[in-house]
Amino acid sequence: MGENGGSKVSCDQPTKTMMISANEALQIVLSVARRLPPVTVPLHEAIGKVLAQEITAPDPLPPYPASMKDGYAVVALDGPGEYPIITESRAGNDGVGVTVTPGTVAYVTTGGPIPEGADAVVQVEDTELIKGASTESKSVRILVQTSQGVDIRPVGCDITKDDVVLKAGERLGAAEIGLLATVGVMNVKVYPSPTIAVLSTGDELVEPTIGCLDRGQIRDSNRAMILAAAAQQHCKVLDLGIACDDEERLGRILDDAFSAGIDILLTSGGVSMGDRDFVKPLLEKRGKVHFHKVCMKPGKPLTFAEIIPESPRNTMENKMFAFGLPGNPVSCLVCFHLFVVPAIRHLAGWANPYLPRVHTRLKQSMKTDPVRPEFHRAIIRWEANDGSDSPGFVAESTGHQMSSRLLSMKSANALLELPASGSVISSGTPVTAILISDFSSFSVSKGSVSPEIGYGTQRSVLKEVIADDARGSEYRVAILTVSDTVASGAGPDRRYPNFPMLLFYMII
Ligand SMILES: Nc1nc2c(c(=O)[nH]1)N[C@H]1C(S)=C(S)[C@@H](COP(=O)(O)OP(=O)(O)OC[C@H]3O[C@@H](n4cnc5c(N)ncnc54)[C@H](O)[C@@H]3O)O[C@H]1N2
Ligand code: MOO
Repeated sequence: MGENGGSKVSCDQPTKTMMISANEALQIVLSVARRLPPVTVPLHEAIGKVLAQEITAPDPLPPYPASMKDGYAVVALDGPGEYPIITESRAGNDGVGVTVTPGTVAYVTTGGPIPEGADAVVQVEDTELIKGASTESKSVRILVQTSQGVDIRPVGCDITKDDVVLKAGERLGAAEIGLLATVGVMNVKVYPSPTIAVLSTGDELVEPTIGCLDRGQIRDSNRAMILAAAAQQHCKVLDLGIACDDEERLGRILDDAFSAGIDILLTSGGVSMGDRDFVKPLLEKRGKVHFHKVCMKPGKPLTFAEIIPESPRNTMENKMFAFGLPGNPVSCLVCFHLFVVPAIRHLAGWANPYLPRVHTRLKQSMKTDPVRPEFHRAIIRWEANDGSDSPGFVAESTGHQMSSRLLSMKSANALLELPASGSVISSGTPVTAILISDFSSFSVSKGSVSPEIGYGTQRSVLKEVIADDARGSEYRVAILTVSDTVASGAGPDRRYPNFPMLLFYMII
C-alpha cells in the first residue's frame, strides 16, 4: 500500500460487503488525521522531527576568506622563491593588522583566516621550510607558481548571508542539525511526535513476568511489542496495562486515556465477533468509528475511530484517534506498520507518510488467499542475481503465516503484497514489497552479501556489526571537537550545540 494505491479489492460476496480495502482504510486514516500544532524544542530534541519554520543564515559561511590547506598565504604574482614568514594565521584574530605585502608570506592552517594582502595559498607539500633560520625570522621556499584565489574559500562560498538553508516541511537528520548549529539556531519550531497510549485487552492475558501459566492464560506480548514499535517511531508512549473483557471497566480505562492528553490510543484484542469483544461498541460511544473490517490478511478486524471528547474544554484542536488492533500478535503488528505508522508520520508533519515500496522477486512459490489480499511477511535481500540474471531484491518467506505465529514477524523487513487470487504464485515472480524496517537492519546470512551491496569497506563493516550484534554489544561513543577556530569562538561547532563534550550510548 502506498501513495499510488496498492491492490484494489473486490469485496462483493455477502460476508465481505462490510469490508473496505486496505488502501481505502489508509486513505480514511490519513484524511481524518491532522498534523499536530508545532512546538519549539531545543536542538538536541529536534532530530527526526519535521521543521515548521524557514531557517535563514544570519551571516555568511565562511565569514572571512579562509584557507583550504595547511600552507602559506602568498601574493600569487610573486611566484617561486624564498620568502620571510611574517605572521601565522590559525584561527580567530591571528594575523589581524598584518598585511602580506609582495615578497612576504604568512603561515596558515586549514580554515584559518587569510591575512590582508595575500591572494592565494600554497600547500605545505609544495614548500620547504628553510633550516637554520632563527625562530623570530623564519623563511620558506615556495616551489610552485600559483594563481589568484587558489585554495582560498571566499566569504559566503558555502552559505551566503540570508540564504534559506532549511525550508518548513524538511525532516531534520544529522546534516540538518549541523546546518542549524552552523547558523546558530539553538531552539527550533517542529511538529511534535504524537503521544500514544497502549492497552492490551483480554481475560486470558497475564504479565510477561508470570513464570508459571495457569490453564487458559497467555503472556501479553502485544503491549511490549507495540510500545516498542511506537517508541521506534519516536513517539511518547503511555503504558495502560492489561484490561479484562469487562465493558464497564474497559470503558473507564478508555475515558481515563482520552483525558490524559494523548493523541492516539492503540488497543489490541476484543475487536472481532466474540460476545466480549467490546472495543468497537465502546469507541462508537466515544466518537465516530470510520471502519471496523478491512479486506486484508492478516488484520481483518482492524477498527479505526476518531474520538470526540466529552469535555467542552477540549476545543478539538488536537483530535484524538483510536486504533482497535486485532489481538492476534501478527495481525496487531502488521496493522501497526500499515496504518499506525503512516498516521504517526502524518501527525508529525511528514510530507510523505507512506511506507516505501520496492520491487522484489519471490524466492519460493506462494499460495495466495482466495478472498483477502495478503501482506506476506518476508525477508528481502539484495542479490547479485535475483533470478532474472540481473541484480535485484529477492524475497524469502518467514514461514508459516498464521496470524498467531509471531515468529513469522521475526526478522521480517517487508510485507509482500499478494493479490487475492487463490492461485499459486511461482518462484521468481516479481511482486511489490512494503518495507517495514530500514535497510541497515536487514538480516544478512553468511555469504549472501554481494559485492554490489555497498561502497569500498562497507562489506567488512557489515560483517563486524553482525558479529557484534550476536553478542549484544554496547558501544560508548565519545565526540570531541578539535579546532582552534571553534575553541577561540571564531567558527561554528557543528558537533553538537551546548555540550563541551558529548557522551552517548548506542546499543545495536
Ligand atoms: N467469528 C469470527 N471470529 C473471528 C473472526 C471473524 O471474522 N469471525 N476474525 C478472526 C480474525 S481474522 C482475527 S485477527 C481475530 C481477532 O480477534 P480479536 O481482535 O477480537 O482478538 P482476541 O479475540 O482478543 O484475540 C485473538 C487471539 O490473539 C491472542 N491475543 C490477544 N491479545 C493478545 C496479547 N496482548 N498478547 C498475546 N496474544 C494476544 C488471543 O489470546 C487470541 O488467541 O479474530 C478471529 N476470530
Ligand atoms: O485478520 Mo486475522 O488477522 O486473519 O488473523
